[in-house]
Amino acid sequence: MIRIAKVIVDVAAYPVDRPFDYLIPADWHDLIECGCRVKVPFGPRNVLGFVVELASETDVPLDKIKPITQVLDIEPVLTEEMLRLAKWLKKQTICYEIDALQVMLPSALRAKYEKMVYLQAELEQLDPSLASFFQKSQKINFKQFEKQELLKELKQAIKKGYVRIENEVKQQGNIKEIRKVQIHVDADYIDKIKQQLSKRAKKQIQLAEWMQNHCGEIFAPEEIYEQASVTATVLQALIESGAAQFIQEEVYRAPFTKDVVQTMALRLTDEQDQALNQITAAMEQQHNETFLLHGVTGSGKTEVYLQAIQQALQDGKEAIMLVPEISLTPQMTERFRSRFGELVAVMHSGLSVGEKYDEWRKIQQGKVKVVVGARSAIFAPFQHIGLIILDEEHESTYKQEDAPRYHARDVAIWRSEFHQCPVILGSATPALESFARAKKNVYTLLTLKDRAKQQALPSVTVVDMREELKLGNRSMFSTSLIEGMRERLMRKEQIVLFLNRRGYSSFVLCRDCGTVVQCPNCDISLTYHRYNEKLKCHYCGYDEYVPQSCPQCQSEHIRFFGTGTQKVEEEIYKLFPEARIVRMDVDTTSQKGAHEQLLDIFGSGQADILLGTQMIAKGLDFPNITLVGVLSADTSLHLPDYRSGERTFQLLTQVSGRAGRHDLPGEVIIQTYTPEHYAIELAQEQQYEPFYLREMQSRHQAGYPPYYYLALVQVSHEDVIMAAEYAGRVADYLRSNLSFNVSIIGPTTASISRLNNRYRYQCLIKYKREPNLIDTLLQLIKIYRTDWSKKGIQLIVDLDPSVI
Ligand SMILES: Nc1ncnc2c1ncn2[C@@H]1O[C@H](COP(=O)(O)OP(=O)(O)OP(=O)(O)O)[C@@H](O)[C@H]1O
Ligand SMILES: [Zn+2]
Ligand SMILES: [Zn+2]
Repeated sequence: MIRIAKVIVDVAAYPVDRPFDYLIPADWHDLIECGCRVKVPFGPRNVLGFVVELASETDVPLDKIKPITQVLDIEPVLTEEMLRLAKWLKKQTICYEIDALQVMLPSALRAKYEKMVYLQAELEQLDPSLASFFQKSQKINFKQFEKQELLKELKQAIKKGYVRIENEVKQQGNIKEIRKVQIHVDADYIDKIKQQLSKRAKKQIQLAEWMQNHCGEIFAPEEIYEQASVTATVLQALIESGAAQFIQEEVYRAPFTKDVVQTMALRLTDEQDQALNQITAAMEQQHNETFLLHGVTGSGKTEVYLQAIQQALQDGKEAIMLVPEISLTPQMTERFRSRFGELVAVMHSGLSVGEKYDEWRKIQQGKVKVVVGARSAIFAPFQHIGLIILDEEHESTYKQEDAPRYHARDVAIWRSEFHQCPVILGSATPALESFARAKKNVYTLLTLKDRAKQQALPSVTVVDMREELKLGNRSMFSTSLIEGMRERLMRKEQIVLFLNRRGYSSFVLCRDCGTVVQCPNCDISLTYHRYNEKLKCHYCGYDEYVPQSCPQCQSEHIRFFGTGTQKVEEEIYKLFPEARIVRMDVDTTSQKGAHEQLLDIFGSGQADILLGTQMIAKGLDFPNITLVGVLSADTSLHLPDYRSGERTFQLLTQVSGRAGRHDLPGEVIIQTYTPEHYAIELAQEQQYEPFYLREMQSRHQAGYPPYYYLALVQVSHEDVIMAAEYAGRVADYLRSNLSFNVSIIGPTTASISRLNNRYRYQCLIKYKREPNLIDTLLQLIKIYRTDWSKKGIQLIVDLDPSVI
């Protein structure tokens, strides 16, 4: 009988995206499973591929079909669920299936690594052909077995648990191991050794007796020194005599640096209790219900998550807890670790490749039950998920901006259907789409109207900075903010100052000719970094030293302009020389662990003012903060994003919510040049629903989501004429293939019209119902892949664009 593997190959430029058939050599029949990675010949090369299906027949003539050349995994790295999910992602986001498969794996599995086989049992238990390898060492390179064609035997041994396989990332450090001591399993054997000892070796006899009471157990050497009160030499002597042996035990690199204190479930408020009951009811009925947990800041949403997860664990299930990258503060992860201890894995971009891989493996091997992580943790390889939570569900970081352009919320809902479990979307300021769905009963709305300890929401004042200027105040602080700060400093309470830097950065400007120093590769101004006097492009990474004179007119009146956090810090020192300030921005937090240290300093009361950007807007829960100042509310209002009003409202509400969360009452001062904008007016009221209604109205008028769907097709090329021409072809193609109900805007230049030396044009598609859309886009992509790509065009399709 022939055996065929259908393989998705890693050639993402190929016009057709489908599995290809390969012959499984007879020797590997029992070896290869779905979800394993293999190497297969494709054209002149050998490429990586994923086995997605096994079959016993093929349409390819048998003399043409090529065999698989190499087996990379003899245990699948992807489950059946993941293979299905990849198919769905491919359709949902229009991406190559290979991209969807790769995104689910930790990057360590994509990097260069060495596969090692570890002995897990007694040598005698192994098949003799394998045993010979392990005479000298506990771990052997997989390649050795491959060379000797012993993969079948190896797989048997894995099934029996005699050996295990680990991938060791080459560059990023290997699996960490520590040396431990295992006492011999047989007490009589130890006794025999004891008899042979010299009567004068009292310490050795003492240790041998101790060992007889601990047969087969494993200890760290230090534990033995202590418990048996012997020295290292004594232990060494007994190990040499065979009463015990050294073994290597794997330790996971610990991404946690601090110990935590165990916390218990709090007594819930009535509102929390009601919310929790509905969620646990869905868990009990194994119902894939999606809840929108809408709770004001400080209402105790996190406590609801914790107790719902607890329930999932009690049912023997696992839970995924997603948080936006920026709110993966140590404070947040600590709350989960203090409740669930070692059962928690954490995944975020601050971990090294090796650490991420370790966390992933703990999940895959079932050693942990809860993962707290950013977007990609939605692919955690749990197999019995009982609950999925997205905190701050409105956050834009849940959408990936590279292929596959997926939204974690959609993946969460897909997985909840697969596992028949509920999803909680939580926020104080839900995404408009989510709230609209809750109103239509697509999601179940759960509401927490009050703060958990019944504190009032902080009082919010909006200050018109134009008026301040008229009154002669040219500083970046309004009179009322200065007063508020003075008071807090006197009372030894804490202050948070928030600099809204979305779409805004400090740049270098020539006062004489108005030139702003631009990135040579991108159509965007360079950002000034004071600590190294450099200008940097945040899109392509280009950097240069600040020029001494204007590159256009040679004037020397060229200088840094705009309000960065460093500038604010200096201004505060002028006003309050005694104030102790912690500044948190990209510059001060680039070092590993810096984030945590800075928050520790502030949290422990060693600083009065926490000054920062977006990264301080969320998740912080410090009792002594009584004043929040927003220095510039407007900067996020004028971005080329139809959600800019919504984003501004969300940000202001979030940051305001940091004040007065415990016993002391909170105050918020928002400085703005456009106090009349509804996003700012309504943020002052701190009422979500009026904002929702107002924003829905303007989306309706402008024809934006949730009333219409959007799709974006973007074309780029190094040559501006080529980019424009092919964008024109895209527009023509769409207009002649889509129905009249669809409006196609463009081609227009993209909001950043040149990026990394490529000119960018785009077409925006607005539609309500267009059954033909996906097929049309797929056809367009096929034309691009077969023809346009050869001319240097790059085309991307985004079915849920945010920046337009
Ligand atoms: N039932 C409760 N009893 C007493 N204190 C509670 C209770 N629930 C939550 N808290 C406390 O109230 C504070 C706010 O709760 P939590 O941080 O969970 O709110 P949240 O809704 O997640 O906040 P945000 O969205 O603003 O980050 C925390 O200090 C928390 O320990
Ligand atoms: Zn100039
Ligand atoms: Zn650039």
